[in-house]
Amino acid sequence: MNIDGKPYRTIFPDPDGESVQVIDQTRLPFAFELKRLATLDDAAVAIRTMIVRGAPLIGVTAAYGLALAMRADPSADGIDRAAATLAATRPTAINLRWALERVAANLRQIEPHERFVRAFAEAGRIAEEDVASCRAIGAHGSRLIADLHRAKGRPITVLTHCNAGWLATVDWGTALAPIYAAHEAGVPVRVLVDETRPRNQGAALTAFELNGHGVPHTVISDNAGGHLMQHGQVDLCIVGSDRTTASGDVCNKIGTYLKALAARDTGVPFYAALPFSTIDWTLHDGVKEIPIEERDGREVTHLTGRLPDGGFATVEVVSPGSPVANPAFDVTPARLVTGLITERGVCEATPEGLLGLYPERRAAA
Ligand SMILES: CSC[C@@H](O)[C@@H](O)C(=O)COP(=O)(O)O
Repeated sequence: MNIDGKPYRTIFPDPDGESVQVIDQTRLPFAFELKRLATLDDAAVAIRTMIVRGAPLIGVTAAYGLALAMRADPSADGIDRAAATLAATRPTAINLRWALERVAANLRQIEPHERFVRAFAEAGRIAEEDVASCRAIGAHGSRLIADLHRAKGRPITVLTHCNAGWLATVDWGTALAPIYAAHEAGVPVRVLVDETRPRNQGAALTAFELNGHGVPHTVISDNAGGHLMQHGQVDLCIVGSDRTTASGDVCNKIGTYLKALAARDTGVPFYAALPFSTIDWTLHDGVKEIPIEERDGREVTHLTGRLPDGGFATVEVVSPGSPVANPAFDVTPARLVTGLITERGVCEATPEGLLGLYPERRAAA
């Protein structure tokens, strides 16, 4: 997607052919900076510190990280050690493990001296597939928005949580892809953007993206969504997913579950948009089984922002000494999800719904 009229992806090979460039998302929306990742450590740090974030993008970054590790140590132990280091960076998004397993399985079949080139190419293929998946999610999801527009005869308001836009993927996004596709097709659509405390991915990243593409939007505090739904100001919710169980439970940024509850109470359709790489076919009960990342309490106690003089400052906002907790994700049970928007189409959030779109999984199920 575009930044100042120039098309970018969130991650792309450096012209040197031996490293990758990423957009440093810790600097957005106030500064646009690229960062070069040349080693396993660079990739692990980028994922852990959220220079890159969003389930599909951390999967692709991990794949490139494993490739970069092969330059230093292409042995079988090297594969295992690098995969373990990368897998430990963030526990919730399944794309990370999925991408590492795919690249590692590929590497084990070839000689060590071939491993860097093969892994780098495989990471590139994963990135291309992600772009294609997100584009298809956009096409399928935009039909939902267009149908609602036809039925209601007025512009459609979509509420979204966190950032599941192109910055969370390689391009296009998941939850925002249908909005971009509808906007480009001339369907009048506006977005209510949850700020998404504690890290403010909505206020900082989703708003930045939508600004860049001229999509009308309004940033709201995290607590406003339920009220706006009660007053008929939300037509549809679309969120992303970091891990989706085989039964259709959706794990996404903390606070998503509360939006789904409010949506159910007020009759607002609630969709999750996700590529196949986000589905964990081994899990059936998201609340019990999905590991939830617990992040540093400092994200709750402190806020960083821009000062009037253009400088940056971090300020404390919690009564000093109070204990804090910072679970980063929650699970929305399938019963609260109207449907799943995938690259293969839209399905019910049920085992049958998912298997209908992915019949090749029937044997394993
Ligand atoms: C397309 S992305 C889906 C999710 O990864 C997204 O909604 C989200 O929760 C991102 O969390 P983050 O902690 O910023 O990586």
